[in-house]
Order: sequence, then structure tokens, then C-alpha cells
Amino acid sequence: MCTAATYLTKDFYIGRTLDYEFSYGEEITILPRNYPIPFRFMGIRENHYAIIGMAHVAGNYPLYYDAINEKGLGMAGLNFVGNSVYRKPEGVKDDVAQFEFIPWVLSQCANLDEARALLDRMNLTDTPYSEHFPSAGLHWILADRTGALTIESVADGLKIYENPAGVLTNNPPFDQQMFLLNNYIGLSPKQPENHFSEQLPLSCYSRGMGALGLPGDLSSASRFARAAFTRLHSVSGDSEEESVGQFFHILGSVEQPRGCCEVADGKYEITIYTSCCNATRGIYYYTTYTNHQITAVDMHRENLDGNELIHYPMLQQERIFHQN
Ligand SMILES: C[C@H](CCC(=O)NCCS(=O)(=O)O)[C@H]1CC[C@H]2[C@@H]3[C@H](O)C[C@@H]4C[C@H](O)CC[C@]4(C)[C@H]3C[C@H](O)[C@]12C
Repeated sequence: MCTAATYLTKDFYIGRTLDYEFSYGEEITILPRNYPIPFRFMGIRENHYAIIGMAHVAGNYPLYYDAINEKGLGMAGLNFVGNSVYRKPEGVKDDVAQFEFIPWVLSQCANLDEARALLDRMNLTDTPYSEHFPSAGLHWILADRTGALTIESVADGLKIYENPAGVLTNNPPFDQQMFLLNNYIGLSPKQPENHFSEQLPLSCYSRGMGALGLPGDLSSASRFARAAFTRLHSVSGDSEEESVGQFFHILGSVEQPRGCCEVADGKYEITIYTSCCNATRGIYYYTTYTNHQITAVDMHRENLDGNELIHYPMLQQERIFHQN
């Protein structure tokens, strides 16, 4: 399971948890402006916006999981297994393989409006990257400081939803996730009043009772409700430290500790990494399951006019600050 979220203070932030039982060996990967991107059906793009994100690099090609570009647009792919249906290339619209969807959008769109126009003429294909990497059943959140979209390629076509919750998890389809939020219409960060019955002297015996009923489990629909509630009520200052710190708290509300989600005998899904991208400034922040210190890679500290991928392994070693 994975959860993605957006956050706006002075700058715009987008990030995700990557929850799974194993890692594909991903690294923070910068794609500079002159790295030639070979698209399967759409030719080679020689010059484009620079991108930074998390990717598995296969044969010098970045298979992105989540990324932002230098213009402030960000995107993340999350599992949508059982619902995603991709098409065959047809040569009518822009045929884009699912593994190249993130670089396709982020290399050429400066904002959500440009992305909307691009999506209108796109056909997402099931073309695998290679025999080792069959196509992944995903759906995507795509966002900038003006808003967010959810993109789902399903049996009856490519669906593009406005995403006012600013979060995405996994199944069921996005319209159902949004509908299920109706179940929580009564929840609030404020202390509740007694609407149960005037005939009973009910009162609050604890703080936090306004959100009693917010689901605490790790299912996708429950994480959707919990992350949406946390994000929509988030309060922070707008400095970089306060914004990034608050963003990690939002995704912290849905993180997965080893042991609570068993996917096979003795195998557990965990939060492998959590990312928070400052899309305004091109900085990729992350923590990992074993390293809680926030680490940052800043695209603007690299030569963005280069033509070679730049990648940084995730730092995995926990560092405890001994205060005495
Ligand atoms: C497994 C990851 C999604 C994690 C997630 O959503 N977990 C929820 C599990 S579930 O709902 O409860 O089943 C996804 C996110 C991005 C995916 C990767 C990216 O799409 C990039 C390439 C794409 C290739 O086609 C397959 C390998 C791959 C390297 C993908 C492997 C895997 O499917 C990843 C890593």
C-alpha cells in the first residue's frame, strides 16, 4: 500500500510513502535537461525540463515512481492492481507506455493546465519496459500549486478526476474513495457536542474525540480517509523546516510498521521510504524505514544542463543524536 499527498504553504510540496514487502533498488535520480529521453512510440526528446525523483535505473533509463520537474509540477504512481487496464498502441493519439508516463508529462508540462491538454490526447499502453519489468498496474496523482488530478486507466477508458482531497492511496477507484469520505462527514478536529441524545448526559472525557471513528487500520480506503483528514486539517508555519516537518507528519499518520500488514507467511509490507518534494525549489527530501533523519537532494546543486543521469543511493543508516 502506498499513500501520496500534496501540501501548500509558501511553496508547493508533493510526496508519498512507498509501502511494499521488497525494494526494487531505487535511488534519487536527476534527469538533466539534455538527457535524450527515448519514448517507445513518440521519438526521442533531446531537450526538456529537468526532473528529480525516485527511480529504479535500468540500463541507464530512469523508471520513475514519483518525481517533480523544475517548473513545480509533481507526479506519483501508486498500485491500482485489478483495476488498471492499459491499451495497445494505436497510432492515433500519443501512445505512451505506462513506465514512461511520468517523464512524458514532467519533461514537457510546466503546470497542471498544460498537463490536462496533454492527457486529453494520450493513450496509455501496456507496453512493458522489458521482460524483467512487466507493466505495473498503477494510478497516478499529478499536481502543482493550483490543484491535483488523479489519473486512472480502466476498462472504460482513461479517467481524469479533479482531486480536491489532495491524497491518493490504492484500490478502490478514486470516485469510490471520494464517495466513502461521506462516511466521515461528522468528524472534526474540534471537541464534539452531544447529538446522540438529549436524554443522556454524554460528555467528552478525552481530547481528540471529534475524530472518533476515523479508521486506524492500514487498508487503502482507511488510509485515504486518515490521510485526507490529516492533510485537510494540517496547520503549520510556512518556513521550509515547518512545511517539510508538517508534511512528514501528514504521511506519518499512515506509515506502516513491520508486523502489522502480513502479505505472506512471515512477509510484511512496510513503509520503505517516505518522500516530500519541494516542487517550487526542486528539492527531494526523504526518510527510510531504517533512517528517520530527513535527507535532502537539491536538483539545483547539480548541472541541470548535462546529458547524464545523476543518482544518489538512499542513506539507510539510522543516526541517533546523543545529547549527553
Ligand atoms: C510497488 C510500487 C507500488 C507500491 C504500492 O502501491 N503498494 C501497495 C500495495 S497494494 O496496493 O496493497 O497491493 C510500484 C510504484 C512504482 C512502481 C515501479 C515504477 O512504475 C517503474 C517501473 C515500471 C515497470 O513497468 C515495472 C517496474 C517498476 C520499477 C515499477 C515497480 C513497482 O510496480 C512500483 C515500485
